[in-house]
Amino acid sequence: MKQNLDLTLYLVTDSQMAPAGKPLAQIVDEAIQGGVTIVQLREKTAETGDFVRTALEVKKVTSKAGIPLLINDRVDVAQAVDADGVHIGQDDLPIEEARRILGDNKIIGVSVQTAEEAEEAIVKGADYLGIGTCYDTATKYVKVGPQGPQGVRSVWEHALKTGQRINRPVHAVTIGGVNSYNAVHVLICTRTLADNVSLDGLAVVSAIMTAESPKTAAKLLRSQISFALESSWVAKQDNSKPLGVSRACQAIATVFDNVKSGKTTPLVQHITNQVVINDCANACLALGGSPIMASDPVEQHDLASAVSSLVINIGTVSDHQIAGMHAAMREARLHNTPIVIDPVGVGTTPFRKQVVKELLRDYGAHVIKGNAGEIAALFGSSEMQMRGVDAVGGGFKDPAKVVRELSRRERCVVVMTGKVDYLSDGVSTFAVHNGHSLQGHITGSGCMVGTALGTFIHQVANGDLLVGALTGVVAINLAAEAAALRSDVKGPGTFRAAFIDEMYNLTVDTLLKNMRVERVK
Ligand SMILES: Cc1ncc(COP(=O)(O)OP(=O)(O)O)c(N)n1
Ligand SMILES: Cc1ncsc1CCOP(=O)(O)O
Repeated sequence: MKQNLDLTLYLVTDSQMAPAGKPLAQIVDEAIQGGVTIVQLREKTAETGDFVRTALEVKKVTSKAGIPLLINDRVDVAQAVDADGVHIGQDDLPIEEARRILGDNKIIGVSVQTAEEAEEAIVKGADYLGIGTCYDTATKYVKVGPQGPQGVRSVWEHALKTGQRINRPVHAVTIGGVNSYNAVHVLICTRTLADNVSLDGLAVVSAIMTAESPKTAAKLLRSQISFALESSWVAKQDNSKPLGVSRACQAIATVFDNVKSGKTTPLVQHITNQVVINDCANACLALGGSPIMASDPVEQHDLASAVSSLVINIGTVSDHQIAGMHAAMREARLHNTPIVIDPVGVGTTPFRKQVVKELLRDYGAHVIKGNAGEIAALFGSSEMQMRGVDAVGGGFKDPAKVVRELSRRERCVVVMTGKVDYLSDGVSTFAVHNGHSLQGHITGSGCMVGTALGTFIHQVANGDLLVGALTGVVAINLAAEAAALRSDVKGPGTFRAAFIDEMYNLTVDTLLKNMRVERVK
């Protein structure tokens, strides 16, 4: 990497966003104090003379801080002020020409949207790539819609392969709609599984330029970026040590005991459906959690710092609930609160599919839980279908592979419920053989699994999400087994009440004795 080229937090300026009377150089100065590591002066409408004058003012600030100043598009302006380099787009001066004019010591960054553009830019000697756009942005008109973090990831993976092929280091940021709410998701989702390589950082315009305090905004972004770059608890990498059964069982017992014994009482926020809301609240209480059902967008900000985990269930989703889900998930990401998504009936209508697609694209999840039909719809498989909220079909040929692959794609734990439940974090995959057929005869038994996941995963916020998810699945299934055995249970109605009782009565000893957890390939 060129000396001084630290792309961790990349500020691209837009003086039209600056508050009236506040000089651009002052904004840049404050942003650098907050942790910006590189600045690009982007003045799309300025006359050359004004551009040069502004560049000289900003350069005083960046030089004092010892960070690079790049100029957007205009190689002549970069030369005039002896900037550290330029950032050029696909329609600007060709890279070779910019390099010929500026020489080898200057930084040249190039915007790319596709794998082919990335490959070309690297081969032609770009020092870094600006991959995007990641999300919709009001800052710039873009011809092609946003790629989302998964689209950015595929360009990044190709860029890294190109670098390996020609033995050249590759550096990149992503840009477009990036802010402190989605920074962690973007960085975790774009990290490669094979080599564990993250983007170098994030580039933002409005997240800093429009902030009341550019310093505070930059500081928050920096802390989110550091969290994402340092955290290994969400997306398991290929070289992560797989979890063995005996270690998993011990860990499940510990997580369960911590909640059941009251050592910790997670506050589990639900935005869930009208059918199961009461059962889920009772299940949460019975398992040792504290439920709060809160879906209005207005209260999400105030709730967020107290919440231990967030369960999003789209069973009876409406426009108002969607707004609440977006607000809650934004806040959850900011607070690094684990999110469970239960995509109820996602295969049934295009509307539900779109709702889930947008939530996963914008914020991702820590755990996705669904029945086989829902998992098939998310995975894009026709092996299973949906009728309403139920799965229809003969089952997956290789269910373990489906959950593992979906986990790897979405960078989260995937839980698929059924007669046998399958769980994967992309590296370790487990089958849980507990449960009872009566679970299939009451409404909301799957939603209560979502509740149980929310109740136990907060425990492992810095550890193993898969263990938290396994704990929830095992606890629910053992409660169902115990309830079904009771002499007072005569059918679904009595089972429903007994089910909650047995969640309440479940002990760690019963759990250790009766759980049937198998590691699968
Ligand atoms: C870091 C970074 N990445 C991408 C861009 C976009 O550049 P470009 O495609 O040239 O578009 P304009 O910025 O010129 O509108 C960027 N500026 N910075
Ligand atoms: C310059 C640029 N290039 C691609 S998107 C974009 C603007 C990003 O702005 P914001 O961070 O405000 O979404």
